[in-house]
Order: sequence, then C-alpha cells, then structure tokens
Amino acid sequence: MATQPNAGRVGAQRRIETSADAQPAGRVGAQRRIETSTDLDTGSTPSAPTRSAEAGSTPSAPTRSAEAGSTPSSPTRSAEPVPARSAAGGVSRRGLLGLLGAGAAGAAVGAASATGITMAATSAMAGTGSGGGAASAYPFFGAHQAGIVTPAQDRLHFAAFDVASTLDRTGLIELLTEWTDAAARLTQGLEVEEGGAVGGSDYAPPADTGEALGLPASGLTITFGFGPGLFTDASGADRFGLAARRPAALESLPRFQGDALQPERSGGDLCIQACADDPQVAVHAIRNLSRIAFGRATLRWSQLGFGRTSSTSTAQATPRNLFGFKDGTANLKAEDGSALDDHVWVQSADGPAWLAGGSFLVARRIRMIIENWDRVQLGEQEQLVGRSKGEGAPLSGGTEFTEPDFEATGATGTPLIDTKAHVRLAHHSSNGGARMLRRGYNFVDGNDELGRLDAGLFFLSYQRSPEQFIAVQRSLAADGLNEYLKHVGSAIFAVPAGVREGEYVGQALFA
Ligand SMILES: C=CC1=C(C)c2cc3[nH]c(cc4nc(cc5[nH]c(cc1n2)c(C)c5CCC(=O)O)C(CCC(=O)O)=C4C)c(C)c3C=C
Ligand SMILES: [Fe+2]
Repeated sequence: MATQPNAGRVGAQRRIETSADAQPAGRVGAQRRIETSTDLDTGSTPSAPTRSAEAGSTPSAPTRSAEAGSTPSSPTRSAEPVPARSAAGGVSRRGLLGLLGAGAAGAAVGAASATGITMAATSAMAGTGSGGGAASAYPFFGAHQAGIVTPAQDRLHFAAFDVASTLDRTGLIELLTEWTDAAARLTQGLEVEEGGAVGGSDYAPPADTGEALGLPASGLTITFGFGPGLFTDASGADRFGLAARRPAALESLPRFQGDALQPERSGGDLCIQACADDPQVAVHAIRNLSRIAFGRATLRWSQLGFGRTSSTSTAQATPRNLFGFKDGTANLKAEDGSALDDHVWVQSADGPAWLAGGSFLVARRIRMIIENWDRVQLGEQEQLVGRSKGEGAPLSGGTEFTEPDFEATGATGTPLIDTKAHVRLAHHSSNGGARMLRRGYNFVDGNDELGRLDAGLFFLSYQRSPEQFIAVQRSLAADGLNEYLKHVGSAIFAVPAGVREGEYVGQALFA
C-alpha cells in the first residue's frame, strides 16, 4: 500500500500492524470489533466529564436539538488510558456505554425494529428531530447500510474522494477495512480507535482528532458509496480489477437541461455520507475518515447540510426547505417495506450480485436563488410547488397526506395543480412509476459576489436504479421552479449492502 505521510500515520500504522498479525484484510476489523464488544460489556457510564460540557454544546441548537436531549446512559467517546494532564482536563474515565441500557432501550429497539430500524440506545423516536435523539446509537452492521432508511438526522457532512494514482487493489481493500473499523466505532460514540485522542504517545499525533470527546453518538450514521471511477479510471484503466464488476447503470449522469455543473463540486471515486444530530459529530467522522485515507484517497469536494429536507420515517414530522415549503411529505418511508424493495434496494436479479441489498445514490447540489423567490407572491409560490405553503396539502384539496388529484379542475376548467407544478412533474404517475427515497439537506455556504446567499438544497436520493432519478429529473425540465434553481454539483455512487461483523464495507465486490 501507499506510504502513509505524516498526519494519518499513527492511526493507520497501528491498524496495519494489527492486520499484519497474519489476518486476511477482512479479519482485522473482526478481531478489533470483538475487543470492542468486550469493552461494551464491561463499560461503565461515566459521570459527565468536564470536557463534555465544553464540547457538548451544539452551535445554533434550535428547538429540535433541545428535544433530542441526551440520556444519562448515552454512549460517549472514551478517553482511556488518560495521562494525568488529560485527567486534569476532565477526561478521566472511559465514556460509554449506555448501549447496554436496559428496558427503555429494549422498548425503543422493539418499536424501531418493526420499521426495519434498530437503535442500540435509549431515547424515544417520536417527537425528536430525527427520530433517534442525540443519545441514540444506530447499529453499524446490518443487512443494509445505515443512513438510508434511518430516520433522517438533522445534520449532514458529505464527502467525495478521489483515490490516489498510486493506490492498488490491496491498498484499496486496506482502506475500506480501516474505514469500516473506524466507522463501526464512531457510530457507537467511540473514538476512531481505543485511546485514540489522548491515550497515545506524547511523541506522536493522536489517532483521533478529539473534538468529539465527551459527545454522545448523536445518531451518527456513516454510509459508504463507490463512484464510477473506482471501476475504470479516466484513462479507461482497470486499476483495481473491478471493471467487469461495474454495475452497467453506474456511469456519470447525463446532462440535464439547465445544468451548470462545476467539476470541483461533482463526481468522486468514493463517498461517505455522515448524518448526525450534532454537526460536530458528523464533521468529526468525516475529518477522521479523511485522515485515515491520507495518501490513499483525497477529498474532492464536501458539503455540510442542516435542517434535513426529508422525512424517511412516518414517525418524523415533515421539515421545510429554504423555499419555506414542507419537503418530504410524499417521500418513500422506512415503513414502506415492499416499496423499498421495489424502488430503493437493488435486488439479486438486477445484478451485479455484489450490489444486491445496496442502492444507487444520486447527489445534486442545487443552488436556490432565494432572493428572487422571496419576491414571489404566496399564491404563485404555491402554484409552482403544487401544494399549500402552510400545511403542505395538495392544491387539489385535503390535508398534507391526501393524495394529489391531478385531474381536478377549478371553476374555469384549469387544473388545480398546475401543469408545470413541481409535484405533478415529480410524481410517479408522470414518470412511469419511478419513485425514490429523498434524503436531502438545506445548505447555506456564505454568499456570492452579488450579496446573495449561496444557499440551496443538497439533494440526495437513493434508488434501485439511476434510471429512476433520470426519469424524474428529465420530467422536471418543465418545472416552473427552475427559474429559481441552478444545479451546480452532481455525483452518483453505488452503495453496497450492509456490512456483516468481521467483514469490510463492499467486501462482496472484491470476492
Ligand atoms: C429529480 C428529483 C427531484 C429533485 C432534483 C427535486 C428538487 C427539489 N424539490 C423541491 C421541493 C419539493 N419537492 C417535493 C416533492 C418531490 N420532489 C421530488 C423529486 C425531486 N425534487 C419528488 C419525487 C417529490 C414527490 C412528488 C410526489 O410524489 O408527490 C415537494 C412537495 C412535498 C413532498 O412530497 O416532499 C417540495 C416542496 C425543491 C425546492 C427542489 C430543488 C431545490
Ligand atoms: Fe422535489
């Protein structure tokens, strides 16, 4: 594998040394995970460490964060062994582990399991921003990767990577193994490795960057995806011996009308989606995973998001996008079991076999020209969307979850839902039945040179085939909303199925 330059070296080197203990790559994680679960069994719940108070404040935490209160037994990142000076700083005991936590947790898991969601920690689902609450830890291992039908958390950090030109197949497998290992820990509220932040040598950079010490798991999910360039690079070379395994549909999306794509915000060989109820936890995850990849994969582009613009569970209230409209009403939901098989999960018969149980992820950075939108009359805004701004009910009548009636006409015979309305054009009845699971986030990244906010929707959708997104996006060429939108970033990834304990993410691809 490629030489590890400075910053990521310590952690990576340690992990590689472990893997050199005569274990095939996929076993390393297993061995260390077993150690981890032993830790879980013996872990005690610390009294809140001093640093927890310092690091635990969520910047701009609104009402929703307040709802997602932590429980006393919430899993927090451990800081052990702790040198004296660290103890003086207040991080003196193994943080963790409310994963064990008792009856309330059992009840929550039971309720959540019925929807295909399991939570390893306490905290009621209903009434919290994402459904999980700040203290929740979602299992990393499972049939599908977490972060797809998991109730959408409130915060996002998304990263796309280019693999280094020096990376070979073995190095790629090592990277995925190390990412798996780290993600399994981070999602449980642990440091990237045991004693990673302050328990290592005084003479080496810590393996964990430390900004999440004392913070609970915060519902963190980490979801990995593989871009087209992983299968064949720009020159057409099959560097990793994967070309024959590329899903036929995994290729750059076609150009759509109005696209103003920026290469520096598009594409990527690998991606990581980190969602959490605390932005610091999501950022810590991406930062540390990027660091692990040092010298093997470089960050190509990344995106922060807030205020999820979708609901992925019926237990969640529908949030609003930056146009002020409820977004996610008609989304596919975790509870739609057979619809998920029909529209989200790649089925065995679809091929390739390694992707069964996975999905295709489309990411679009959509700039919303909100200053212009804010000058549009309320009635016109509603016509453009096809729903009322207050309740989110279709303009054909009813309440938020009433099915729109696209045939309904008013007194003058004109359709109540305009022919150019977004929901008409996006609806599956306009697109040969194509549906998708949307999981986007709002973003505001400063402002442009004209003093307009660089704001919009970071659109994320999961679908069984990219054709579903393509069909809907083509239909949206006639969307009246387009006057206020500009698509500036685009990427597509194949998201492998969930990871089994002892394996690394995407292992079936290399089998
Ligand atoms: C190609 C897929 C889609 C893109 C891109 C997209 C962008 C986008 N959407 C909104 C706001 C709303 N979208 C709503 C519904 C909706 N949108 C899509 C797809 C894309 N949207 C679908 C499939 C649907 C559901 C249609 C249906 O079945 O009724 C809504 C209504 C509420 C809801 O159901 O979620 C809003 C509002 C914006 C602002 C935007 C680009 C920035
Ligand atoms: Fe939409």
